[in-house]
Amino acid sequence: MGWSLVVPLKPLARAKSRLSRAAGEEFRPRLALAFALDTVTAALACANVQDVAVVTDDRLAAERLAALGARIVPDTPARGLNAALAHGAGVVRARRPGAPVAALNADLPALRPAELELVLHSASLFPRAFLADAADIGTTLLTATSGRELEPAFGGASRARHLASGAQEITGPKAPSVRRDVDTGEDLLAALALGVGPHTALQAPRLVAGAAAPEGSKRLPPPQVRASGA
Ligand SMILES: Nc1nc2c(ncn2[C@@H]2O[C@H](COP(=O)(O)OP(=O)(O)OP(=O)(O)O)[C@@H](O)[C@H]2O)c(=O)[nH]1
Ligand SMILES: C=C(OP(=O)(O)O)C(=O)O
Repeated sequence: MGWSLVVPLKPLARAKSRLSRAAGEEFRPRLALAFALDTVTAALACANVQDVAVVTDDRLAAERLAALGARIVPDTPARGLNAALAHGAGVVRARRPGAPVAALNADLPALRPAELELVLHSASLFPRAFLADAADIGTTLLTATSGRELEPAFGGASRARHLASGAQEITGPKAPSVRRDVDTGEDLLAALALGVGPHTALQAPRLVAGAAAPEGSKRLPPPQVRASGA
């Protein structure tokens, strides 16, 4: 099955606000862009992904993500994440009616194509399905096969909302990199331990691990860069 992925991305100046403490205001936007570049690079390398549409109004991110091969869809101003996802899925299906679509967060810097492939394969067995985030509270991926609307209910405790909406939770494949979203400094340390993509690896050593080490002196460990395509 050739999935069309819809990746939402806030304007970088506002993105990943919960990383302010760990990253500082100078690096937070750079880090948000690095996460998105690594997420989309891995998604485009996934064998059962046909294309990736990024819903964003950020000019720099749009330019860099388009250069990777993503399609850029302008956001629906001020209507929020779920409106952006529904709009992106609509644009995808206007071009490819009946396409299986998946919403994938842009904050998965450790994403591995082979793990995403397994999750999407499992999801293809259900009309709608989702993967919970590493904390088992939110959602990193929501899918809808041909003929079904995505009906996104992301934000905060979205795992329970997606379950209540009738979507099937994907629990079979071991896919820690697809579940490892990064909202805080501690999440970033966990992603670095899994091994991040090259864009995040370049940025991470510049950061002081403020959130993970409140006393403020400890630097983040050297990042492990995952081998491309692994
Ligand atoms: N296009 C678009 N994407 C959004 C919007 N709000 C959130 N996102 C994206 O949705 C995904 C999940 O959101 P969060 O994990 O909360 O990321 P965030 O909003 O940058 O982080 P915080 O500022 O810390 O809440 C990320 O890829 C965000 O960039 C929106 O209004 N429009
Ligand atoms: C967007 C979500 O949550 P968070 O903002 O905590 O990443 C979600 O998991 O639905």
